[in-house]
Amino acid sequence: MAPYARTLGVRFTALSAEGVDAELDFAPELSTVGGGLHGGALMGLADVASAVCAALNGPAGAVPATTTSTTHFLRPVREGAAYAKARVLRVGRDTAVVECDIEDDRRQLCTRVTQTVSIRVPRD
Ligand SMILES: CC(C)(COP(=O)(O)OP(=O)(O)OC[C@H]1O[C@@H](n2cnc3c(N)ncnc32)[C@H](O)[C@@H]1OP(=O)(O)O)[C@@H](O)C(=O)NCCC(=O)NCCSC(=O)Cc1ccccc1
Repeated sequence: MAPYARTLGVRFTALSAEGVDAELDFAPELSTVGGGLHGGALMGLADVASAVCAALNGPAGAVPATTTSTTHFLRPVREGAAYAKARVLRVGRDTAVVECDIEDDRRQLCTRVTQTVSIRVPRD
């Protein structure tokens, strides 16, 4: 797991090439002025899930590196946890395009993120 993911408090609940599920508990320290989870925390959760999903669809030893990210914050996550589901839309030779939806405790769609992730094997 990336050190950032551990620091943020992300938990993985499903890990396969078909999809990666991950969770982040609501915490006041991760919230913004309106009381919901900060956008950076939600984007961090989505990126962690999407990057792992991309890597699982890449060649053996591929290291993910996000190159573009588009986020729609549709409603705030104010309590409980944020539940991320990352799914690959397309895998190419060097990149994967991944969509990640984040829901709240009531299973309402709160955030949708689409990312392009490089999945290259490091040169040595
Ligand atoms: C309020 C609005 C922006 C627009 O809403 P509309 O399109 O007009 O739609 P609608 O009116 O139907 O409301 C839908 C839902 O919105 C909520 N809600 C609405 N009004 C209020 C209100 N007065 N007060 C409180 N909540 C209100 C409510 O849940 C409602 O659902 P409900 O009616 O209860 O079923 C909404 O889309 C939203 O809150 N999005 C999430 C924004 C968010 O969390 N951003 C991340 C944090 S920012 C950040 O960290 C920056 C950053 C970013 C990136 C990196 C670094 C930093």
